[in-house]
Amino acid sequence: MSAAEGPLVVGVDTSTQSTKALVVDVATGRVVASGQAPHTVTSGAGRESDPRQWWDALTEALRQCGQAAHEAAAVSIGGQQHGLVTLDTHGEPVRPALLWNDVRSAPQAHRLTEELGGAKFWAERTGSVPAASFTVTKWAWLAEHEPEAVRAAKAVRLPHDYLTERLTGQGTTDRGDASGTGWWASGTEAYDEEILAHVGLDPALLPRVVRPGEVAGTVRESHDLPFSKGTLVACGTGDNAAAALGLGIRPGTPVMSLGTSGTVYAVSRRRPADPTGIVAGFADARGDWLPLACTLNCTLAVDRVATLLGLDREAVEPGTGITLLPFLDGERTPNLPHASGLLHGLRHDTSGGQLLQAAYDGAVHSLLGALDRVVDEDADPSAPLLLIGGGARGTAWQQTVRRLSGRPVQVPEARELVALGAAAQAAGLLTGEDPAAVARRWDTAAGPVLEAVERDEETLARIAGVLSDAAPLLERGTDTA
Ligand SMILES: Nc1ncnc2c1ncn2[C@@H]1O[C@H](COP(=O)(O)OP(=O)(O)O)[C@@H](O)[C@H]1O
Ligand SMILES: O=C(CO)[C@@H](O)[C@H](O)COP(=O)(O)O
Repeated sequence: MSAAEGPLVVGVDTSTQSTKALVVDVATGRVVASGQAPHTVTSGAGRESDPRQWWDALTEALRQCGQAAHEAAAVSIGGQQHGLVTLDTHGEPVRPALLWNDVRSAPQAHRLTEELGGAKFWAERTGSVPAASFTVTKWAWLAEHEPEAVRAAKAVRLPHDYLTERLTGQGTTDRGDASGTGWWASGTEAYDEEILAHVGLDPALLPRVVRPGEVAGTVRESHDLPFSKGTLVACGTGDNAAAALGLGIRPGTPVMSLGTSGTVYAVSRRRPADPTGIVAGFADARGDWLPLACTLNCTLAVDRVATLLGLDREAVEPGTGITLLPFLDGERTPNLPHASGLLHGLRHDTSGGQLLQAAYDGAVHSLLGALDRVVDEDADPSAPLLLIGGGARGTAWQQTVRRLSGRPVQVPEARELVALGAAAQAAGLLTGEDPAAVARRWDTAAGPVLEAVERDEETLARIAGVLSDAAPLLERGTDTA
């Protein structure tokens, strides 16, 4: 491999299932080294991870990057959104982090929405109506169920803040990730004291919100990573905002990410405020907005169906009349936190491959239902949908999105767009460039475009019909949910 042309930066994606690190050449965008290490997430009623595992995984991912990581001039960390990290006076976790896909705080989400002026108030104030994913609902859940943990918490962080702070020794976050807490007011771009007081959270426990382009700190001495003391650390951001940076998207370009979560989003110049709660009105990592819809059941749910059927994930067969709503983890879009998976239309001649295809259809239907709401009204409806995340590598995912969206689908060749976005943010600190412009210079969105095919309206209508007819079942859930 030839020598790097420019300085090197490290971009990190600490997502739900693993932490990935890339060492990137600032001049060309070439990935000169990469590493990845897994985390564990609890199963059962909740979804929790020990933040110290994220640090260990970061250490391991950087070790896999070898010498290149030692040469990095700047680093930035993108991470799974919303997770509640509570730290004691020594900066140690008080308890495991409550993750974005933990639906135990659904009653708190409902209660907080009602107590503070309803869905319209929340949408206008914070950009989003809080679902169980939002950090504020997790803090309320903790206060109710583990008040001793709340009393012991001397700092409250998001996953990417936790790792950034261990690098710099400074408690920082950014507007992108702060906008997913439920206690950051999108109109004033500041912590919302009324909401914080309502949930009994002292603002002094929260990190400083670093402005886009501002340095979060420098690497301190006491750590076991390959960076030299004084290496620049960018503010980082939530994983979806990082991927938006990593693709260098402009308003009007829709993105669908297929990973542990499914997301659809676009950059917008207008501050979102959707009182239906379907669209979360996130800030992006630059100064614009990132209206986004998110599902809890995406690649893991479909892979689980494939495993249950004893099939490879690509072994799909076309079928008619079978509907599978893959809500194995409850669901956020549509907002059915207590739902479980539901199958309708099973016949003697239904094949396993048809059932598997129905799981893909169900997962993609939920995301496409929100697509038109996240893209500005004046956006070109024939613009390709950018497909990213682990699932974007799968043919069955690509073809399902193509058939159910009726749009051209572009699959970037670059794989780790969250880590690349973080790398672009780190590069921006060194060069003074806008990170999105860095990503465009690196041509990160380049990849084959699958032409549009006629939209499969029949399947979309059938799934919508089952969703509507099964509403009482889906709202009630099961005893074990
Ligand atoms: N070739 C592939 N085809 C389909 N799905 C894939 C493929 N490779 C990985 N995946 C899926 O990608 C998921 C991980 O995606 P990723 O975006 O890394 O998730 P996350 O960021 O949430 O940890 C896995 O759950 C796996 O099912
Ligand atoms: O909750 C959301 C967005 O609101 C999720 O998108 C999380 O940010 C988790 O991301 P992945 O681990 O699936 O990338």
